[in-house]
Amino acid sequence: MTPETPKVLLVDSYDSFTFNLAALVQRSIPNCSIHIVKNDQFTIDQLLPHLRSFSAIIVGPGPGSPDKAHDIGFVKDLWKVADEYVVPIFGVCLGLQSLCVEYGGQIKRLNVVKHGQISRVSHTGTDIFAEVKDVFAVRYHSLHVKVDVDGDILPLAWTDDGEENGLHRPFWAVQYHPESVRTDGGGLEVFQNFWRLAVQWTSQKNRQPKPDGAILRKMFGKAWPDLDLPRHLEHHLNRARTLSTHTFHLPDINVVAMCELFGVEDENSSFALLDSAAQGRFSILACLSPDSLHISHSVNESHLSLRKAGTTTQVDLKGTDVWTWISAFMRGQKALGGSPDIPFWGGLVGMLTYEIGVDGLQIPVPARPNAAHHPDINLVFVERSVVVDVMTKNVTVQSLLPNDEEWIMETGRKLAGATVPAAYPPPARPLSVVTPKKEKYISRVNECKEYLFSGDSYELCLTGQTHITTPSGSSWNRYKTLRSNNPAPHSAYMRLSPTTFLSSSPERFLSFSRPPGSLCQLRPIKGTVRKGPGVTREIAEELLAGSVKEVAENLMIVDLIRHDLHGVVGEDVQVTKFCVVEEYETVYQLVSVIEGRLSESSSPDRSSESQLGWEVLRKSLPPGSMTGAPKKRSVEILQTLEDGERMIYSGVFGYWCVSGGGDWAVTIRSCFKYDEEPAEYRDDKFDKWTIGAGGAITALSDPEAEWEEMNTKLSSVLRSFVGA
Ligand SMILES: C=C(O[C@@H]1C=C(C(=O)O)C=C[C@H]1O)C(=O)O
Ligand SMILES: NC(=O)CC[C@H](N)C(=O)O
Repeated sequence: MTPETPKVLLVDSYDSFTFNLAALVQRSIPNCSIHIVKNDQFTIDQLLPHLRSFSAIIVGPGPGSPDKAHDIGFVKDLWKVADEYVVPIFGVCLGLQSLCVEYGGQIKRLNVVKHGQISRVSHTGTDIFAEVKDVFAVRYHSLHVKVDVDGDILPLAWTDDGEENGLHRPFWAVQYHPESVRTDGGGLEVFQNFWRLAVQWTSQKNRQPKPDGAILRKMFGKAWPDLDLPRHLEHHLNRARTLSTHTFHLPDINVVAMCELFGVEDENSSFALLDSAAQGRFSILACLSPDSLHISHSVNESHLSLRKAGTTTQVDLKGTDVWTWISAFMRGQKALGGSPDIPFWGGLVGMLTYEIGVDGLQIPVPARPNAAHHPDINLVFVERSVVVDVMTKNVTVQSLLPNDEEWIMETGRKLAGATVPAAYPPPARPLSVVTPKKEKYISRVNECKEYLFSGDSYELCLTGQTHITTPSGSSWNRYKTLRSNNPAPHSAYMRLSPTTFLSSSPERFLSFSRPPGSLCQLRPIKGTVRKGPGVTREIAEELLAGSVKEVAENLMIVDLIRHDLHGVVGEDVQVTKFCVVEEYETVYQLVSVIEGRLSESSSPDRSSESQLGWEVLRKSLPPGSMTGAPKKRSVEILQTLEDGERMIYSGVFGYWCVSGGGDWAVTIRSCFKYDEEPAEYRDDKFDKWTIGAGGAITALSDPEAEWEEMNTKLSSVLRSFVGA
């Protein structure tokens, strides 16, 4: 007999698809509750007394090899427990390999690795494949266990391992990924069969699991998904603020001229523009003053810095973390009264580095001597703003400050004159440009491929940095050049001391609509073709959407991002667009869209829903498209291959609105500089800019082509320094 709410233990081997598996298990096993543990969280001895509380164990995929203790953790011991502890187990990929290795199988490297590619699976139609029709399965493995294979047929172990060993144990496993969004026919169907067989085995053996909820919670934590959003530091709660707003129709408004009207040319002031220079709908200008609150923090610090009116105070985080602090701060800034059609009413605007995401993965970030000068979180709280609808030319002026109507009307009148940007001299040419070296880059691509062949990663986003020294000059003029050379939906100009940042990014990372019913949308780009003579849209479609390599590259990140989103919102995650070709100024790109929201059935405290987007952001950094998969292992590998930190590049920038909505872009096709470099470089006469560029390396990568691709991306920004 099946227990009322079966408990399932899901073992995570540090993969980036584990929550996808959890969502599949949830759909396959009615009313189950799933506890997720890392494969090194316990020893088998610690686990043994609790195993029989579970109705089933799912052993997930992961990087590395089943015969390496560091990669496989306690999983290897699960298969050999004494009879009385046996529980039905389903293994996926690394899980299958471990099962086979423990029963004498030999682990080998595949000759041809097919990460993110689909294979047709032949099966007997019995056992976990009973009633299953055609199976098209996504594969993510470099290793395999010796199984007789016929030509193109995927090696597949689905039998009760007991048959081979005479142990009659209820263990099943597949080498492919049943939870991938592109696996067809071998996901839900196979898991439902597994559950049916598991229930049968349990009742034949008369082994009704008797879980003790309290003990399980204590040992394994809350069941997935844990939908409780942070509600700490309640003392920040205030009454909602009221937004004052007025919309002016200004048919001749020019965003660049508007910034100039607001004093952008004064390089000593803070400034922030989120600019839909192409394709986007809204451009957002933060109207900052010396009183605006700047929030900054560096990883490895136990405080954050608040800067306002020329004074900096340090806030001791007292054991909480910076994300939670900011979350609580924003709960206190809640505002009402803005227009539902305007995405931003005021709130936090700024940048987060790649390293803040690395830190979130619990990977050490080396200490920096000049941490305060390279903040990982650099945000400003915007109380006055102008939002230009670039389609309708409606310009909304808004303020969170009390009694600010006069400023709003006065600003509206002034903006009517913001029609012609100032003429400007071409920005000074660089004194030096140091780009990545071809030989080194290519040898790193090959090193990446070795990690892909050894099973440590499925995809690695390798990047390099270009350092440019120019005579010091107007960063705004530099932005104007970039904006006209490479207009992009996520263009931006930000001067939040010590960081100056110019963007022409095409890639949205995460947007979240304002609650209730907050919808989170991620739009990873993976797959790039340079525009050039003869490269029509049709040809680009063929080269991208028609390419096994490019689609696989994109799919791997889609699956990774589904996992990130499932990790926070639970079951309700959909891929609403898969591998669509989009056109930008210098490149065509392959884009997918993944959306998720809190499930209808879940009943979290909805008053916390305004924190949902921030929580997704926190749990999903660094952006999967900039790391590869599985994320943690890939980031660790990249740390050993690249020269130092990525900093602003590969992080995100954008806003979190006081209404609970937000929009964050991936920091690519951009450049940045810091006010103060380490003393040995400091010199007021020069500006030192950095541009990052890279691309995803897969088993199918051609090193020369990867070098070209990195250069295509680099030149979309570099040509604003050195000319076309
Ligand atoms: C790494 C960069 O871009 C990333 C890699 C892409 C790719 O490999 O096709 C595409 C978009 C970005 O996610 C970059 O622009 O520097
Ligand atoms: N997806 C997986 O579990 C991969 C398993 C193993 N690391 C391999 O590459 O074969």
